[in-house]
Amino acid sequence: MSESLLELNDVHVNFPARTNWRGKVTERVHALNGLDMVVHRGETLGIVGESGCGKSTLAKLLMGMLKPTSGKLELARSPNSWLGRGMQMVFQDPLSSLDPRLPVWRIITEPVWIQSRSDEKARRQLAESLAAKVGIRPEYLDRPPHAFSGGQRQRIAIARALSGQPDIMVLDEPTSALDISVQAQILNLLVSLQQQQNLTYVLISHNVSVVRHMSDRVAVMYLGQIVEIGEMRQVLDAPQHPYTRLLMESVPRIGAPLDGAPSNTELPGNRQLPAGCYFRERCPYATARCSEVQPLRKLANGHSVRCWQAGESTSLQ
Ligand SMILES: Nc1ncnc2c1ncn2[C@@H]1O[C@H](COP(=O)(O)OP(=O)(O)OP(=O)(O)O)[C@@H](O)[C@H]1O
Repeated sequence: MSESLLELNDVHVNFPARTNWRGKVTERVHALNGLDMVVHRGETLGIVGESGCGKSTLAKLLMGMLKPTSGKLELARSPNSWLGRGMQMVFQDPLSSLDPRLPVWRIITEPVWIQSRSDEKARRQLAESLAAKVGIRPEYLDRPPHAFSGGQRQRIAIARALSGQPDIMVLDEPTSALDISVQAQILNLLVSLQQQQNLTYVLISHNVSVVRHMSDRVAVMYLGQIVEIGEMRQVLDAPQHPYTRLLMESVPRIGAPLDGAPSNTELPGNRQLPAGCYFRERCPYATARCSEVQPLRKLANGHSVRCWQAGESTSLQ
């Protein structure tokens, strides 16, 4: 097993949703509800789940933009360092994530400049070498971001993330704002950069095809928990959790990948969490036990599923 780089243990994040006339919080949104997860060096961990399951909250947490309400989150290598410093993020929409007033060479080197205030000449040289890595010509580096196409802008965003020499790159829907023809180029670029530099990615996506293409392991989120995590093929080709099965059944077999939720019902409210398994009201296999105790079951080879019946030969047929 490769080195673990980041560990989340029983992480909860909730937000105030309602206050009374005295300003006291009377209701909370429970966005993450006991998240356990390890990220290994050099891997891509894909995170899938429908809208509202907590993917963006997880991304913000990793970036140090949010603190856990409870639970522990640490970079294994440097447990005392501020988590956000070791992270860089590539956002869905490259244009809104790049400062429109700056020439691209400055944008690319922003993270390194923030960290070390390197001199202009060194900064320019670094921008040129990073631009070459991501396929942007050095003679274009004085242009502002809007002079580039969507795919080129995402290349710039990737170069910027690389300049911070992150322990982990968080890729938040990195291709969903791009034309189909460009999506594969960006994904392939990310894969080849990872191979060259042993990068570690946490890839957040609605798109199961993108996750399949990129990921070594996959985590499936439901109502702020990871309900299934394991090797990509284990999770996507032989899912054990009924929710993962539902998610996989709703991916069209031919043509465009899923961009949405499984069709049977909606995510339950996250202001009042149900007792027992959060999925039980949607689950065709739920038993009395499921309404009493939160399931957590480990299966073989690091495949872990939050379902009492997972792995039982008679169940989930
Ligand atoms: N700052 C906030 N204040 C209150 N509620 C919040 C806040 N941020 C997120 N939430 C709530 O937390 C839950 C999880 O939100 P989050 O944005 O993490 O989901 P998501 O899986 O990323 O969804 P999407 O794919 O639509 O972006 C949602 O119910 C959301 O409304």
